[in-house]
Amino acid sequence: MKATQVLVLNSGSSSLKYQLLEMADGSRLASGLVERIGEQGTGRLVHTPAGGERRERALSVPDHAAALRAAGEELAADGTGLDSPRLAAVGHRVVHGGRSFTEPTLVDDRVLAEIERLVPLAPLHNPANLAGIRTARALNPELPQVAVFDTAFHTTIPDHAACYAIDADVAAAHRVRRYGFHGTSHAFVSRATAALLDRRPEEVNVITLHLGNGASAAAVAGGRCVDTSMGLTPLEGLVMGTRSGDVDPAVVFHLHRVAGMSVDEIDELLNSRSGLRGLCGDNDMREVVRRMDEGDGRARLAFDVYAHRLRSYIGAYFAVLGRVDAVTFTAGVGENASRVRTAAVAGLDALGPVVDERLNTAADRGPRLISPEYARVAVAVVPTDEELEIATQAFALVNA
Ligand SMILES: Nc1ncnc2c1ncn2[C@@H]1O[C@H](COP(=O)(O)OP(=O)(O)O)[C@@H](O)[C@H]1O
Ligand SMILES: CC(=O)OP(=O)(O)O
Ligand SMILES: [Mg+2]
Repeated sequence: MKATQVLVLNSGSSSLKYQLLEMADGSRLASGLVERIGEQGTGRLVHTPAGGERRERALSVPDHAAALRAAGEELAADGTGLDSPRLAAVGHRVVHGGRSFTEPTLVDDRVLAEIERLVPLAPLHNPANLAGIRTARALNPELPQVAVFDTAFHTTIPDHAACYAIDADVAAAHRVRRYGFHGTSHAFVSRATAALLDRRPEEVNVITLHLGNGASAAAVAGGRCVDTSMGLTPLEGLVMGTRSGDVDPAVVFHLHRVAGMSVDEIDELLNSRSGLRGLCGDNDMREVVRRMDEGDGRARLAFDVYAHRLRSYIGAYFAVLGRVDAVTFTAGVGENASRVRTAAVAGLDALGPVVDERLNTAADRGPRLISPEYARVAVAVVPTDEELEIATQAFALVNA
């Protein structure tokens, strides 16, 4: 039997998303989500086999290993467990690959050690990714495990955009530079935008806006990334659900010296109690918009800060790219929140992007243009599919 299936694991800080894909036709055989990993007894698993009944159950998931074992049981119940002879590989999303990994990589002990070494640069993400790889390996040691890095697509960013203006020796000694994240999504979405415009990726310049829990913008010139808003870690740039994005670095010194907060406390503040949640108490954009519409001033301010930052980055990337063919929205907020899209390009008419509100608020789901015919710069919504992209890259590698 030819092995043509790939299981993709996307381990986030507190969740595990997985998909089983049939690479012969790109179809989805199963998908699932384990949520609230590490939280006391409130875990939840949702598993959906293609064409089958969605199964949901509460369970205790102390860590990522337990989450993957539970997912493995669900897959096994459908006859597609990790020991299935049809499985060609497991593809893992790994958030931080530093400068070591620019391509999808077959995991061995050396690769694991390098991902481990990068943990201090992505403390919320790399440990979860490592746990996923180690558990999958333990469940089936024979199966190739392929790591696909969020940072890989950004390795083409030129030094003038990747270097921070700090002491060059200190930066080099401690590998301080812009790495960028969500690369798999920016790559997928910028290519899909070219297709939507009926052009080849090499011909178009696109600003991609990945707005999920984490959020980042990228400037993509002819298929190559030339700038992005996340930096050394996934904390820099846009306002996110719980992360601050850009702040004056002196905020850290100030909170340490004047408010007496420790570095760890400030880290937790900026990563987990900031962004939309910090500004108004809610990190879910649906709640923010709902409250704003009820006249809640804090929610209004949170939305406005979010939109203002987004607009600033779009404007900056017009300057970086020179010529822009499209501005593309993706991920949970970008794909669903029409209000965010409207606010993000409001007032940018002089630069070219315009939103047609009828198209923007239509109930369509697939890749689509939401700008009027006459717009000099297209505005697009493209659902991201990091899992399909990871599976495609992993399958290509094991068949090479
Ligand atoms: N209909 C919607 N309107 C506004 N925001 C939405 C909607 N659906 C989802 N979201 C937002 O999308 C976010 C999750 O995006 P997603 O891309 O799934 O995140 P991640 O992959 O980073 O976990 C949620 O926090 C929520 O704020
Ligand atoms: C890198 C990053 O921020 O990822 P996520 O959006 O999945 O948290
Ligand atoms: Mg995501």
